[in-house]
Amino acid sequence: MTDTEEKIRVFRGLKGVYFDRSPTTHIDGRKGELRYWGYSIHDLATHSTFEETAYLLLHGELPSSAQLRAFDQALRNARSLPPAIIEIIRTVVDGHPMDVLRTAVSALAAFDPHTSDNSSEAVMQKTLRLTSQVPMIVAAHHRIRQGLAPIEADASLGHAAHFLYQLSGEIPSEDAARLMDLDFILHAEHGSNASSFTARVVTGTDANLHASITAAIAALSGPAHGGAAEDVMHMAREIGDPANAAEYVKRKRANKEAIMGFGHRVYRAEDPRARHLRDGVERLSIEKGEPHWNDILKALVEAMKPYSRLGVNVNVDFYSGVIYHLNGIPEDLFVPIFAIGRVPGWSLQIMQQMENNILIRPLLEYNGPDLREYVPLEQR
Ligand SMILES: CC(=O)SCCNC(=O)CCNC(=O)[C@H](O)C(C)(C)COP(=O)(O)OP(=O)(O)OC[C@H]1O[C@@H](n2cnc3c(N)ncnc32)[C@H](O)[C@@H]1OP(=O)(O)O
Ligand SMILES: O=C([O-])CC(=O)C(=O)O
Repeated sequence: MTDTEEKIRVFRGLKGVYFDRSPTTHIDGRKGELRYWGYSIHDLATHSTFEETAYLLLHGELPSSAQLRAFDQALRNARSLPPAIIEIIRTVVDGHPMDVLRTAVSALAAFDPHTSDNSSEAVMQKTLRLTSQVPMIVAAHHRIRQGLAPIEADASLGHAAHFLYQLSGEIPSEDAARLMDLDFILHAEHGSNASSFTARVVTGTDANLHASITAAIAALSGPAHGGAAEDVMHMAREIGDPANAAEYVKRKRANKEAIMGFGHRVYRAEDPRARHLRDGVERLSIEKGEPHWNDILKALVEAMKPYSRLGVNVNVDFYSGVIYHLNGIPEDLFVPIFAIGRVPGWSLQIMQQMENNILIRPLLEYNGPDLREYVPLEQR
């Protein structure tokens, strides 16, 4: 091999490629482990709240009581949307909630006092604001599209309860709020997933936080990433009866189609977040008198057993959709709910990218034609 014939290895989809270092999120795909700053996702799911987990992600340590109170208060104080954003939501009201969310977050850049300030203090302030504003956008859009007025913010409620309140106008039960809170914790951060990587790529050009999060929302919307929860619900509906699950899997796989809610770029064992949501589906489907949803999901897991042996297992999105459905949340809000939980994770990734910024610009191996002679238009 000569110097000019240097061997090029192409890693399509950047599979298995480390592009930087981060001290935050440890994922062991073989063992099915996930930790934020050393804390197991199981401990956080069992003992923490979204507010506390968001603080941990953004500061690297669990907060003291005083720190948590101040952080929580700052989130509550940030519950406000400029009237022009409500007008923009009205203008695009018929769009998918993810498209509306992306548009509204992009537009918020025009109203934030520190949009182009990439100092760490300003980025933290903008993160707090967006953490509170993203659920407000999702809820306001849902109200407006039903011909209802958005609900005024209520500083007496925690993050998850406040979202559910603004969505329905009713104070949620403690159980419903806790399940939403758990869902936000489980979705808060996941390393260099496609949307966080997108946010880093945008940040790599020294763009601002709103630009990076707008791009992250776009990346999350696809069915191979956050959009899967919505598609799992469509799939469960199409299957209709547990007895049809095996046939469904056989048919899809014969067409080489993916079964939604299964598979992951990193996990070969079961996604550790899934178990907490599985418990929620089991409990809620009995409570709500709709056990068939749980039965359909269980039948799908059974039908996918041969793939499980190959490392294709349930991911976080497999159970979340049915939980939302059982709580009366429409399917097109499933991905926006993922986005609400992910704001701290995106922001953290953006902050870490900014700390030691570098343009992210990989190469594409050229495999097109050799040099060709340009033929003038009249001679073609
Ligand atoms: C929050 C999240 O983003 S989690 C992911 C949510 N997305 C989904 O649930 C959508 C369904 N899943 C998928 O499309 C894929 O599993 C992805 C996109 C998530 C990951 O894709 P990749 O990392 O490219 O998986 P990869 O192609 O390496 O899969 C390895 C093998 O498992 C198979 N496989 C992967 N996922 C699935 C699936 N959902 N159903 C059936 N088979 C699957 C692949 O076909 C492949 O088999 P092959 O080697 O014979 O072609
Ligand atoms: O890590 C990934 O590739 C996708 C994922 O599970 C997430 O973003 O939560």
